[in-house]
Amino acid sequence: MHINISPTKTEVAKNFSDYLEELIKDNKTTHIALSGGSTPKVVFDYMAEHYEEVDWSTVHLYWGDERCVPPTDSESNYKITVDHLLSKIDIPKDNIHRVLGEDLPELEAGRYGKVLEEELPIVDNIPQFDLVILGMGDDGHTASIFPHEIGLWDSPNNCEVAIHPDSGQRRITITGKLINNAKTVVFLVTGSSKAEKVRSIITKEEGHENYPASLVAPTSGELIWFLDEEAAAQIN
Ligand SMILES: O=C1O[C@H](COP(=O)(O)O)[C@@H](O)[C@H](O)[C@H]1O
Repeated sequence: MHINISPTKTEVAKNFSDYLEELIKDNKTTHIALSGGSTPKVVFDYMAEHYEEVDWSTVHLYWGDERCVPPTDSESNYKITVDHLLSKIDIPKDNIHRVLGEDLPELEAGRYGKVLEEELPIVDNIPQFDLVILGMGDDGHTASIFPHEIGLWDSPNNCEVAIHPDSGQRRITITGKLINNAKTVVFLVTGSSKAEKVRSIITKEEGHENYPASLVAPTSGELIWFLDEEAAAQIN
């Protein structure tokens, strides 16, 4: 596990963007699962502004989780990506593999799971992302696997339907087997509200295994935490 701590959220965006640029610059097809949440927005803005010359033609984008809403809804993780990145870069439409949040959740979870099987290389019988980008909620959830449904992590399916514990909003999420089969998993976590869970998970405190984010442990890949100083405040 690597931990990369930056002074501010903007510097997290810069450091992660530099990392991503290195990953995609060799022109090999690169399959990346994106997340929603507050930190990716800043990363997308940074990339759109500073990485105009990146060749996106070999990059394929997917979503690790999506809210079950239309793609024009402000809650949609896809819409956030369009507004902050996709509308500003030159990437072929065929490289964008969105979750159809507007469709029937159970059917869409099955359909998207098949898309992943068709598009990604299969390694150890599981589709393999080059990179899975994750956030972590204040409650320790990651992708859309929340503590009250932590059992979804071990699902035999590629994707599941999840329910937000407070709003009841339905979500589609990839499951633990896909996350841990990735070549690299990156957590982008910023802000003081995350500090306690970051400490608990990284230092493996008692009870840490109750947080879905603590189950992220790539089988043969790499795990990198990109944190700002606020999120990392309790691990120093
Ligand atoms: O609901 C979600 O939240 C998590 C964490 O987001 P943050 O705003 O607390 O950083 C995110 O990873 C996930 O993709 C999103 O759907």
